[in-house]
Amino acid sequence: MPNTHKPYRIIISGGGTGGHIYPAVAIANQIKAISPASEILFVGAKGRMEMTRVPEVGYKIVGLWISGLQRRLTLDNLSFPLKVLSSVRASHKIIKEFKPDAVVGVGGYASGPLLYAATAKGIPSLIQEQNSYAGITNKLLAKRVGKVCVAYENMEKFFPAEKLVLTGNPVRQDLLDVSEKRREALLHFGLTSEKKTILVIGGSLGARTINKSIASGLNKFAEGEYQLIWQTGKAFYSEAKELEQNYSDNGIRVFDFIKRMDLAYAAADVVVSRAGALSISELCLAAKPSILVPSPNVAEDHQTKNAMALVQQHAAILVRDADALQELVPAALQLVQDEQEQQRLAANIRKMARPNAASEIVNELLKLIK
Ligand SMILES: CC(=O)N[C@H]1[C@@H](OP(=O)(O)OP(=O)(O)OC[C@H]2O[C@@H](n3ccc(=O)[nH]c3=O)[C@H](O)[C@@H]2O)O[C@H](CO)[C@@H](O)[C@@H]1O
Repeated sequence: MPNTHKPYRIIISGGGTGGHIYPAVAIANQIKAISPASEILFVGAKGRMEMTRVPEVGYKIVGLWISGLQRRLTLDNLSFPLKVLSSVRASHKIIKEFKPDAVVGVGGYASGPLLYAATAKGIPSLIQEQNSYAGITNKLLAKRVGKVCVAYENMEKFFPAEKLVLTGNPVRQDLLDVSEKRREALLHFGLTSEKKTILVIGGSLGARTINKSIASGLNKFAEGEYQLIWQTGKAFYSEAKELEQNYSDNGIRVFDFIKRMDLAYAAADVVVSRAGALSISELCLAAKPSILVPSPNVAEDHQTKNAMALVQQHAAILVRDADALQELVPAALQLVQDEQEQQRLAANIRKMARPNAASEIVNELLKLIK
């Protein structure tokens, strides 16, 4: 089909963790797919993960001097009003120079000042909210933007009903077809097709309880002849690397961060994961039998809600964070040995995938521009 789209100039703002950054990347990729000459600029927060992860995937990013307001009284909070003023001023300058046709906010600190400045100038704007519980930045800005694209039902309690569109979370395109990449994936990680593989991911920052639980049962995986791709985050990386020395011949692979998540999912027979919104959306698309360990340290316990939406459909297994040290390794070993249960879970989780989310969101954005 001929490409009939004109080139657009789009700013995508937000970040902080992978759960905000990668939906932003998926939206950018979709804009480029339908209109390759479009120009996309990311706006993030200085010092946060997006400042390295976004250039890695080929997009330009500028950083604002902004952070969150801490709930405790801290010295950092004193500079907060100054940061807000300075980043709103910087946002106005970015908008004046880049002249966007539209702006997207994906949540996280930087989307606040940027969307505030864009909407003050009447530039078409859209929010993408990943979770079943809305973040404060998105709640405050929803009144000012044209559309709010969400991934869960019943979001009227946070956002004006007439602006809501239920699209699902946008997922990077290379995660859409992981079933075809198994051979490449095993080669990439230096693993064999003779053994079953368990992927352990703790969200974009790693998860302490999951790491501690896996570390305590590492010998059981190795003795049971199972391979492990284990993403630890930065804090636990060196400890896990030391443990890996004992087993590396047995197929234990440790990473602080995995850049090729498509290959990690492709290699996996079973996944152990936190229940961040994007991880869940990706597991649905990859249709992987999964054990979810929701983080207890997030607003309104939203990861448990994310997980329960699947568990209630028998589309994933839940292990609570408080039970993980005792239950996680036995649950993973049981699932990896039970192919029938893997098939049941895979069939159910597949039904919950939303492969068109990115294109539906970009369609909404283009309608706002017109
Ligand atoms: C502790 C915390 O605040 N967690 C929140 C954060 O999670 P977090 O940033 O962990 O986000 P998600 O689990 O939603 O998504 C993680 C993203 O990072 C990618 N990834 C992860 C690990 C890795 O090694 N490589 C990699 O590329 C995943 O493929 C995925 O795209 O944002 C989510 C979406 O707003 C929320 O639901 C989570 O509750």
